[in-house]
Amino acid sequence: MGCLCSKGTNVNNHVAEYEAKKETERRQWPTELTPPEEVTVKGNDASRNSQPSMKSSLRLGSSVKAEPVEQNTKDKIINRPASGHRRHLTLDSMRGRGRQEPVSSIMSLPHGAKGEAATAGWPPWLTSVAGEAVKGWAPRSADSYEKLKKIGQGTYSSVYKARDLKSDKIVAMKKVRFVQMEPESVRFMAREIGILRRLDHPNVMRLEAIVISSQSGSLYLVFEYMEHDLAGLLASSKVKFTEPQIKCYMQQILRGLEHCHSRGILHRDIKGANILVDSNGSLKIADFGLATILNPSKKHPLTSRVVTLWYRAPELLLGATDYGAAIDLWSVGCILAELFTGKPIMPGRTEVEQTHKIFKLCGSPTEAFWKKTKLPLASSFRSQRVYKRSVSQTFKDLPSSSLALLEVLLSIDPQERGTASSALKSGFFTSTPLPCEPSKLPRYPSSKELEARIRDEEAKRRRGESGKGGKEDDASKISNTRIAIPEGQGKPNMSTNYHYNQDSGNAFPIVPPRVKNGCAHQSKSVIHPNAAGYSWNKKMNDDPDHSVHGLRHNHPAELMRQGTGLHQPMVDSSDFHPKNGRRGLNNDSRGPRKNKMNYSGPLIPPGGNTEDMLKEHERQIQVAVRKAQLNKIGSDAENNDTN
Ligand SMILES: Nc1ncnc2c1ncn2[C@@H]1O[C@H](COP(=O)(O)OP(=O)(O)OP(=O)(O)O)[C@@H](O)[C@H]1O
Repeated sequence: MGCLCSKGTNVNNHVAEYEAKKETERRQWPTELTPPEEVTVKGNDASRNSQPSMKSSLRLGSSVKAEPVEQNTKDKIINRPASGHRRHLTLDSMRGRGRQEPVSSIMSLPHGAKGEAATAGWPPWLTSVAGEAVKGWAPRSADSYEKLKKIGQGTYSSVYKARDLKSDKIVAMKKVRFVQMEPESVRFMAREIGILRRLDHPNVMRLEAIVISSQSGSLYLVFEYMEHDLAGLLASSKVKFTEPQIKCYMQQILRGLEHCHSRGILHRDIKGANILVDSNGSLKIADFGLATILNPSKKHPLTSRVVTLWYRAPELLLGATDYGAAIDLWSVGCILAELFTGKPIMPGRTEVEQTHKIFKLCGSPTEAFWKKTKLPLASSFRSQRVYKRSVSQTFKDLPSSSLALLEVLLSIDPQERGTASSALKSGFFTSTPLPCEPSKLPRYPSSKELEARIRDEEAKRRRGESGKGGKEDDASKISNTRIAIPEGQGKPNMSTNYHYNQDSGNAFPIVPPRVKNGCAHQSKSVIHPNAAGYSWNKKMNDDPDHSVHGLRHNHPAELMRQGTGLHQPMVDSSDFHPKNGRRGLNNDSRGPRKNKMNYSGPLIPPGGNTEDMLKEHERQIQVAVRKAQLNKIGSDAENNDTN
């Protein structure tokens, strides 16, 4: 099956074709990996033009046309049974069903029977809400793994290195945070499972097993253990990728993405930190927590609050709710340039700034676009200044074949970005030097344990510090001010350390260079944003007045009062996800988040020009930081008084 591309008709044909095949597959292999019903509804309108509002008028930059979607036989879903059976080999000893295989992960069960999931050993809180997600599988028991070390902390998960005691294999166990009693919470956890079960490709992280801990009621997703992620490698001053190595990584990323798109799945959070690499140079796209399934038969608007800010496509920033695979390709373009330059290319701190950076690099949309567009946030982001595209100038040192691909991937018009399949056919991969073999990639020492240790030590240090206070100089006071990292712009648990931004001469709190895995990223004066983790008031979603991009409370003063939180223009609760919606809710299933300065969205009401917006935005940030400073000084003084 070919990839989804931005061309409406291709999307239409291929998604329809995909759905037809899926149906056949379901009939032939009813126990196969069927996404849960609750989950499949999230799709957007893939059957019509993917970005109609952008499409009509955005014709900037790229002159390269998307190639027609190709049939990719290796991705044909008809092949699923074979690979599915690989997963269904085994039997958990505690269940006593099926046939025993030496390397066990997930057990296949007879399908169709009502309550099958319950009899397989899944707890009722799961089967009552998300039976489909685990259908055909049985849980592994937590006893069959030995937890070795915590290696990662995601926004809604903790990841452990563990040993599978049956196979002796080292795995990664992702403990998913959710509330058992909250059906919505369970459903979204199930959504990630459903999506992972649809995928089967060497460059996509494979869900090997699901583990239920009967003691804690926790649920773990088990994956192959990967030593590195691209962001971590890029952050290391010792790592400098050569052109054949970059081509090798890019080829693997695009192959993985081609597979996802061919199965109707948008990843929606492509970034270096979610591109994992093992010690053999094999690369896998991970973290499908924000992914969605495009379902042409059930059209729903999608949320535009997806993808980590630095990697977020312009149509999303402008509020598109009907988008396609092109959003992932934009992120891939950002990664391509980052692999060459060694640092993120558009590190915006806010959506306003991000949009501005994009227009500066990729050219502003035309007058005709602004006139015609119906994108909800277009008027908020319109700049008085017209920027010419400067990709080739900015990246003039890049090899020409990579520049050509970059130009395509960083097209403002999503339709011009082509597809993963067309990118794979670009001259970038056929010109010399050719991509190296994954096995020829250098072996890097694993840094996960080290990073985890640094993180723990940092957390301990901070805990210790919070009791002291009052001794630092001004700059370190700012640096240690315990304002949580703006939601979605870092990992509050991993790094609450802020640096005085000397460069910009203002007291903007910035995270240490790199936040993921506690490893420092090279970019020094920027906040590392995470996917769409902005504060969102659930009421907004419930209230029809606010349901579609109704930025009703977006007046700066109101936003500041609320902690600079932008109410999410979530469009449909079916696309509502813990990762982009639930963060910051009072009833957040992961517990309340205190001391949070929520991330700001566009702080200026629609209509202003970008420069003014940025100035005003900067001013407001400074006010917020000064306020936080004063609070900190106040609480330090209080602490000193009481000590
Ligand atoms: N298979 C794996 N092998 C090794 N490390 C992993 C694996 N999967 C995830 N990790 C590490 O665990 C961390 C968190 O994982 P993941 O990104 O899936 O969680 P998340 O809660 O979705 O995070 P995020 O907040 O970034 O979206 C990552 O930084 C990653 O490096």
